[in-house]
Amino acid sequence: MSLKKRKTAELDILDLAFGGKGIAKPDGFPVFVDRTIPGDRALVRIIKKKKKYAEGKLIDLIVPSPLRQDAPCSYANYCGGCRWQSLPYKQQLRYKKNHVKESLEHIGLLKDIPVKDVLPSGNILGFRNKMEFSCSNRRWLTPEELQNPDITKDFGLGLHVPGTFDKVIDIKNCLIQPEPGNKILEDIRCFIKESETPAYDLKTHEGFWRFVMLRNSVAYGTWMVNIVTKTDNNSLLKKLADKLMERYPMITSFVNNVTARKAGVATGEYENVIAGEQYIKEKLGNFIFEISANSFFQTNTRGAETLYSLVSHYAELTGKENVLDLYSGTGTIPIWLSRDAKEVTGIEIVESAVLDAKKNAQINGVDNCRFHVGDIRYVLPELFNEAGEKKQCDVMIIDPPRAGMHKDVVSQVIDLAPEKIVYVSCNPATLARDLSMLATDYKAIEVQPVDMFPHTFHIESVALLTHI
Ligand SMILES: C[S@@+](CC[C@H](N)C(=O)[O-])C[C@H]1O[C@@H](n2cnc3c(N)ncnc32)[C@H](O)[C@@H]1O
Repeated sequence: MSLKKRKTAELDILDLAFGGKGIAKPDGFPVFVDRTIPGDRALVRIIKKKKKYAEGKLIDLIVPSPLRQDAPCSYANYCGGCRWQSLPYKQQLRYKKNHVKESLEHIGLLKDIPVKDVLPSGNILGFRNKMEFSCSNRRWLTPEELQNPDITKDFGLGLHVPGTFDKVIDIKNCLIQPEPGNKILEDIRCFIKESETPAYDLKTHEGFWRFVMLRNSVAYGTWMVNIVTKTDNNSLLKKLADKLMERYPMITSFVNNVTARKAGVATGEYENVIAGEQYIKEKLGNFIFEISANSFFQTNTRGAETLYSLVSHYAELTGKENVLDLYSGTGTIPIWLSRDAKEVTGIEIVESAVLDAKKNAQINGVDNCRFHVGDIRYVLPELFNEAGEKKQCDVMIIDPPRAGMHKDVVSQVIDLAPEKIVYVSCNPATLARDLSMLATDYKAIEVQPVDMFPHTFHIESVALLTHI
């Protein structure tokens, strides 16, 4: 079949690619098509054609896959968030396991590592403890909304159309956040519209309202509202805080992050506490954590407990070990392991997360955790070669961001030679690459995927490695 850009073709979707798109292979040539699933016969417009692959846009489903189910969310066809909603959850888990397996085999050339069945998320709706919504003065209208002449395009608060930086869908009901998240969001939307203060324009970089971040605590049922703006306006935000906190007594923290940076990230250059606390409290197992607006915290609270229990199971601590936790965030893993280890040292680049980690250790009466701030690449050699004398590390936990480990850090880990490594990964591709680099000195015993992100292609994995 000859595929031409801008022309349409009828394609059979055979598999799902990492990244979540369906793959068709007419005459063996891969074509990636968003929002399709295996078993679909689809009318597709070719939007990109390269030497080795093409990308297509779904125009129509000619024969829907027998696997298809009705997506629970009305924005499923447009929003970039949960693209696998039409695939039943059991099937999602099957494809996630395959992605981990195939990444290890094809990227890491690691053929014999056993990959276990994915541990599912307890809840598949209402499971997210943090959502970030964008404000825009150019709302993108869905085809259904276009039929309604009363809907205007001047303001939208919601999530982006995938692949766009300025098209925001006005989200009234996001099913992956628990209630009253959507009610709070709606009240903020009304307040912003009535305030007559402009939303930030992503093209001209003018305007005030930038992002709304809502965080919730599963254990305490409390909420944090974080409004990200371009400039200060404490009196306006105080009015919003008073209104919301009167209506929703479960809001215990209302903060304002201020940033004039052009980059579309919801982190402020500084933070104003408008009302209540600067942090929200959450419980994992028996430990309490105070989390500030800009600190990393796993977004699926129950999933995090499953993940950390698994880390603990693989680490098999007896109380005598010196444990090193690389990429320690707000100190959740060190604190979780503290009762079973002699000492746990965490290293993390974000200063506010390290401050949270130290405070969290204190709150929980944990006195055998040390936290260091800085880039691991530079902190690790300093810390473990003090006065030319190598400190001991028996068990190492590694939980890097999506990009995985810097190759210098891989060498430093090999040099430190812990007996056991528990590697936690949110990206099968970099997991495969890093395990392959560590393979000179470490045998991967098994990989256990854990699902923290239902309806997306994302998957967390925990690998157990032992020194050869
Ligand atoms: C996937 S998170 C893991 C956090 C923690 N283990 C948890 O479960 O909450 C990765 C963390 O690595 C930190 N990080 C990213 N690059 C880093 C670097 N070069 N050095 C130290 N920490 C880094 C991030 O700030 C983030 O907190």
